[in-house]
Amino acid sequence: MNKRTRIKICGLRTTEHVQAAVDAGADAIGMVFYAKSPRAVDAPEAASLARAVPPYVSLVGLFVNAGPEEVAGVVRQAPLSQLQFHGDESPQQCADAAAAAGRQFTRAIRVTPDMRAADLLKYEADYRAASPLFAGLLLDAFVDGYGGGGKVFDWSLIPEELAPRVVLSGGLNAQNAADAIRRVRPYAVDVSSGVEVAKGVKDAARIHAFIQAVRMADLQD
Ligand SMILES: O=C(O)c1ccccc1NCC(=O)[C@H](O)[C@H](O)COP(=O)(O)O
Repeated sequence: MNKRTRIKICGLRTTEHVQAAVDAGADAIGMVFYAKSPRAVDAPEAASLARAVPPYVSLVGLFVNAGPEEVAGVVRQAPLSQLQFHGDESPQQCADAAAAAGRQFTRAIRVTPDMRAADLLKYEADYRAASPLFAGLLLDAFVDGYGGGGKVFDWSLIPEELAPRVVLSGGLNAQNAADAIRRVRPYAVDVSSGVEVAKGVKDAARIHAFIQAVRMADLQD
């Protein structure tokens, strides 16, 4: 049976692009609640964008070093299905923010060249031990500014046993998605820069092409 790699399109901030991602078949939409990001949205904007998100498509909120009150405050205003922590949060800080918001969370790990398979497995074990709301790791490349940098990391660092549970991100696009899926076999892929025409500016055709590339790769599996 063919595998179905889940797809998250991240950093959306217009209804047109949320609609494009949904129409193309995205499983999840990501919105960035980090004021320093060129992709930032606030809670009222997210609530408005969420009207274009139909049932069974997840809406994921990204946070960088936000406390429990801030995260819970966003969740009270915008219908986030899941959280994604991208800053320097410890396992306990993620656990506390997720508990305050009452949502599952994904922990983004920015992979550096010196990390080893054992480090990634330990991250997973530590976050899992800290909270029943931990849903899994998202692996991204290390970049200044915490994320959304469009940079690929060395996929061979991902342990084979972890791959079926991870969200792979960092520099993915329609051109390298099939290679990433064939080599890593992740649970899901996540893209932001690779579906943009300029930093923070999404493009409907690129969103469509990325999702098509993932679906084609799944068929060839
Ligand atoms: O997108 C941002 O500007 C951002 C800022 C701070 C933390 C995380 C941020 N984005 C994370 C993502 O969009 C994705 O999870 C992932 O890193 C995608 O990265 P890429 O496709 O390489 O742009």
